[in-house]
Amino acid sequence: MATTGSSVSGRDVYPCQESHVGNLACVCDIGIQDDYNDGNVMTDLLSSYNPAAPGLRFAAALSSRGAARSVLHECTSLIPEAKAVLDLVDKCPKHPKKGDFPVIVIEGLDATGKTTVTQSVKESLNAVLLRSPPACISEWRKTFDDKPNHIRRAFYALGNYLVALEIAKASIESPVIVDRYWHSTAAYSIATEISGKKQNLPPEHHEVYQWPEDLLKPDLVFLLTVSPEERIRRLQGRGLEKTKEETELEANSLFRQKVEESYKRMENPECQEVDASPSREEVLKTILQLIKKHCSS
Ligand SMILES: Nc1ncnc2c1ncn2[C@@H]1O[C@H](COP(=O)(O)OP(=O)(O)OP(=O)(O)O)[C@@H](O)[C@H]1O
Ligand SMILES: Nc1ccn([C@H]2C[C@H](O)[C@@H](COP(=O)(O)O)O2)c(=O)n1
Repeated sequence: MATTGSSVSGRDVYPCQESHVGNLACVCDIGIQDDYNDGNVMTDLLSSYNPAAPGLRFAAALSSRGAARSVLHECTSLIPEAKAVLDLVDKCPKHPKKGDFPVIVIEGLDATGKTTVTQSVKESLNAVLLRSPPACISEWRKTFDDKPNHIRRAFYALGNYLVALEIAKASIESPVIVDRYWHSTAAYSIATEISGKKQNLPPEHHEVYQWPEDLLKPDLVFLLTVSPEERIRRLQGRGLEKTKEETELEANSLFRQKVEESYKRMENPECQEVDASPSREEVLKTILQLIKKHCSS
């Protein structure tokens, strides 16, 4: 359960035009050399502009390791942590393969019960529990959470490629359960970039809802959903002191609607929605049944 940065601290509240903030704005203004893919990310960004989804430039452009890498590469002189992340990413093989055991991802807004479910599934299936972003980069999370959106999302995108390697290794030996993965990066990124209401989201089947071709795919992805009222009850029940930002997050229902709707539009693999409002035991039972059904077919 995260208590700093990101959604709990409420930074996701500000659906931002923050890519024009401070010195770092230059990263998107000057064009980003994609030395990893021998391409130019700025060209990709512009060509990813879609009249059906005006305002959406960065989410689409972060959908490969090379593109996300080049965003951080451009920041290394201003953000030393970017170099540290890149060093780890560059040590990873590019296409790690999944083992024979099932890989299950749990997604959802904060306080929908992901930590609770992943812990229980781990115990029930004797699975390995992993998280994105992984522990090896979590000390830099706060730094990136304070940066313009495209830099922040590039950090999370690369975190997914680091987790992919952990998944590949673990799934040779046992089932793997993952607390957030690519769908979170994409859904929060889209919801942050698209201003206004849910209807402004890119249309269904848009490229931003597609899984990146170069990222290890899970077998199953569950999207936990609860009503906004129940989610607030759970946030409060966690007993954390409610910050001003958290209060704003609670108030920002448009943002949450856009995140959840983006999750629902994800494809290949899609998110299977699970109503997480029943008791912990009931939710676990439902998820175990779905895993059994999928994995025995
Ligand atoms: N089925 C449930 N019924 C009632 N309370 C629940 C249920 N599942 C989880 N909770 C409680 O709701 C709160 C939030 O749950 P949890 O921390 O698992 O959510 P989360 O999705 O991991 O949140 P975050 O993304 O912010 O880390 C916790 O206090 C937890 O005990
Ligand atoms: N793979 C991931 C994991 C997390 N994020 C972002 C999305 C939210 O901004 C925030 C939520 O994390 P939590 O508070 O639940 O730890 O982190 C992401 O983009 N990609």
